[in-house]
Order: sequence, then C-alpha cells, then structure tokens
Amino acid sequence: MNTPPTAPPATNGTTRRPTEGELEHQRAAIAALGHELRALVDATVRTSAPAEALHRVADGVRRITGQLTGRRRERAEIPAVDEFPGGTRMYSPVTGAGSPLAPPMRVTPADGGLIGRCTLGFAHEGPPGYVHGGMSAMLLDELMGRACAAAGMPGMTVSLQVRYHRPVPLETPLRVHARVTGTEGRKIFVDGSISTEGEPSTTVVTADGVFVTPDPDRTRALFPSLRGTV
Ligand SMILES: CCCCCCCC(=O)SCCNC(=O)CCNC(=O)[C@H](O)C(C)(C)COP(=O)(O)OP(=O)(O)OC[C@H]1O[C@@H](n2cnc3c(N)ncnc32)[C@H](O)[C@@H]1OP(=O)(O)O
Repeated sequence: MNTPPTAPPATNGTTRRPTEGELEHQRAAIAALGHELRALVDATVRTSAPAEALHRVADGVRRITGQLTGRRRERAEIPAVDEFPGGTRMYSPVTGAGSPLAPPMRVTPADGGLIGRCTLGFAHEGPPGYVHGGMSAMLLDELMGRACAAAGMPGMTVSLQVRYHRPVPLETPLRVHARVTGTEGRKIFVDGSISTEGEPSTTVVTADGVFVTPDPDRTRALFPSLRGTV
C-alpha cells in the first residue's frame, strides 16, 4: 500500500493545489472504492440472503459509511480530481470510475464522434433481463453531451428524442455512438445510438438531440466554480 500523498495546507492557511501526481493517486483510490461499491450494489440487487444476513450487512455498511469523513463537497463545487467541461468526471453516473451508479462507460473518439463501451448489470434492469429505458437515455445523453464538448462546443441538453427499437440486454457488452451532425448559432444537433458489441450494425436504441451552449453570463451563473475561466 502506498502512502497517500494528500495536499498539505499552505502556510497562509489555504490548501495548496494538488500536483498532477497527487490527483492521479487520489483518482486511483476513488476508482478502487467505486469498483467495490459497484460490486456491493450488484450483490445487493441479486442476493437471496435471508433477512438476518441483510440486517447484518446493513449494520456493517452503516459503520463503513461513517468512515467517509472530512469536508463534504458543496453543490456546484467541481471536485479537484475532475476536468470540467469535457474531461474526467470521477463521479459521473455514466462514466465516473468513482460512482457506484455508473457502469462505468469507457469513451474513445471514433467514427466521426465518440464511442462509449459498457456492460449493464441487474442494478440497471427495467423489464426482467433488459435495461431500464431511462438508463439507455442516460447513456445517450451523456455521450451526446460529451460529443459536443469533444467537438469544442460544450452544451447542455435542451431536447432528447429517444426511440427504442428492441430491448437492450443486460450483462451484454454495449456500444454507444454519438456524433455532432450540425450547428445553428448556439444550438448543436447530435445523433446517438446503442447496439451490442456482438451485432454493431443493428441499432437497438437511437436518439437525436439538441444541445445549447449557454452564453458566458449564463455559464457563470450556472457554474460559479468556473469563475475566472469563462
Ligand atoms: C461534459 C459532458 C456532460 C454531459 C452531460 C449530459 C448533458 C446533460 O445532462 S445537461 C443537463 C440537462 N439539461 C439541462 O439542465 C438544460 C436546461 N436548460 C437550460 O438551462 C437552458 O435552456 C440553457 C442554459 C441550456 C439555454 O438557455 P439560453 O442560453 O437562455 O438559451 P435560449 O436562448 O433559451 O435558447 C437558445 C436556442 O436554443 C433553442 N432551444 C431552447 N430549448 C429548445 C428545445 N427544447 N428544443 C429545441 N430548441 C430549443 C432556442 O429556440 C434558441 O434558438 P434560437 O437561438 O434559434 O432562437
């Protein structure tokens, strides 16, 4: 186990900015906890353990939760480990390695846009054996938003139309695609789709969305932590 290099307070009483090495060390720890929490979530939604065992586990989890002490992040505060907009989001419910809710989806540039790869488990079940429709929409919304940022136009969703052609299977590697198709002023038009890795040419869900880049005043008001950068 390495010694955690936490950022020591500076002599003027403020905390100095962590180095890139320290941030990487912290990200690795966040990802390790996220991995274990996802395993816990999966075990939780699949177990047939008796009530006594569930109570015992609940007590143990409560004790562990109590160990996550220290300053708690404020609303609208961007974590030091994140790169916003357009980069690493450690706690994103779609891509975040530290999120117990995220698959997490791995994103790479491809095919004139972005490809996201992930496998969804029982925690994301809608109809028995298949993915919840809201989860498919969330994967698409995130990747389509990231495609805007990757194209140099970070934007927020104002419209997302999703069409479900076939049910999305659980525990099956998925391939999500998103591509910017055009712009009009601050509006960005984006297409998205989901298929399985096994049959990439058969789209099971498709989407088209409109994203809008907020003007600088609105951006400052919505994301006060970005003050000085926009
Ligand atoms: C880094 C990647 C992260 C990815 C995260 C995934 C994306 C998300 O989940 S974002 C979260 C969900 N979305 C939101 O919360 C957005 C809520 N909406 C808003 O806050 C505002 O609409 C905002 C800030 C985006 C834009 O506001 P504002 O700058 O005032 O825009 P506004 O002037 O109303 O509209 C701009 C243009 O978009 C158009 N527009 C607005 N809403 C819509 C709509 N629903 N459909 C189509 N066009 C629309 C307007 O008609 C206008 O067009 P034009 O310029 O031709 O007249």
